Amino acid sequence: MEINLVAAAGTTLINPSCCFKSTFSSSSSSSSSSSSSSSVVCQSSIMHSKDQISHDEYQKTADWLMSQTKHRPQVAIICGSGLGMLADTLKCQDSFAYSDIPGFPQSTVQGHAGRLVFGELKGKTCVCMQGRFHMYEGHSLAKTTFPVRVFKLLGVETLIVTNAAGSLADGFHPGDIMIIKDHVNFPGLVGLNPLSGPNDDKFGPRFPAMSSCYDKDLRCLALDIAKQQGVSGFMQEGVYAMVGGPNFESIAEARLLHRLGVDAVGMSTAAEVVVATHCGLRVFGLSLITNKVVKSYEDSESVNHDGVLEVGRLRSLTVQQLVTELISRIEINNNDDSKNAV
Ligand SMILES: O=P(O)(O)O[C@@H]1C[C@H](O)[C@@H](CO)O1
Ligand SMILES: Nc1nc2[nH]cnc2c(=O)[nH]1
Repeated sequence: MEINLVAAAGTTLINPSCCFKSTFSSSSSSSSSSSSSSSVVCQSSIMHSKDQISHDEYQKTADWLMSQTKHRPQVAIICGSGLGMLADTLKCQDSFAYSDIPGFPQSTVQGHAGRLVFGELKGKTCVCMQGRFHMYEGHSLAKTTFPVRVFKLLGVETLIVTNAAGSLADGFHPGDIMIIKDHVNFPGLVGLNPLSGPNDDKFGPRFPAMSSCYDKDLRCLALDIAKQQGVSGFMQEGVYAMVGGPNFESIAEARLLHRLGVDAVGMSTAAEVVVATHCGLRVFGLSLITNKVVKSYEDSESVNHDGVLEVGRLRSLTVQQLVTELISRIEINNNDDSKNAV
């Protein structure tokens, strides 16, 4: 039977090559042979021009924050599900609800308070996100990673990312803390990447390397600190995979991830780290293992968000002590990007 590829008048024609036509602004339009007919709707477009955020928009948010606080942070922390208490330890705080910050997205997930907190921690000036943004909330990846570029413009040099994750590695247990040594950015592998679209050369190169995006010295330092704090018994190091969510994994998906060498899986972080690495931030990441990902059809357990938050509460002090000591020992270069706008 012959399949008629030409849709009847008024119906949708799916044309993968039109992605880039609709993605990029007119200044970067290609000489694609795709139809420019207004009746053609590009359903396969994976990034829309409305998702693009201009340098000015990041700068406006950074300028607004700098007009509201005297703090000029060197370190930024993104708190994962149930780990927002890290922000409470900052001294001399200035804090802002996301809803009050021009250009900032809103947090919609339980366990993500939606506040940006500036303050001092062990002699370092920090900014802490109590709540992050996820793809599954409906944000574009450019929006989920929006704060990272704002941090760069504020002069931040080091980004600490934390998350709640399910474990696939056989030796991992709920309550373990995994230092992230690498990631698999599943959305990125299929073209859902916050760096898609015209490159902003002011932030970084078109083709950034990701082979050393989790700083090795910081990883070693964190392992040393864990030893000194007597918590190395539940420290792990491994590979984190970002999936889109919001559902947790099916058993077949869990088995696939395990076979691929993924140690822990979550719904965030990798996109933020891609953007941070692109603009030259040093990154340290950790996953709090909140549950085992079910890999057996015989297993009757199932994961839920309340359980994830509960493990976050139980381990919050340990995570906080580890991160605090790490921050106190981070060396700062004092590249003041907030004065030398990129
Ligand atoms: O923000 P993170 O990555 O810590 O949140 C994880 C993934 C989901 O948002 C949520 C599932 O419980 O926790
Ligand atoms: N995808 C995913 N995210 C999580 N966040 C916390 N636990 C999990 C999990 O098991 N899977």
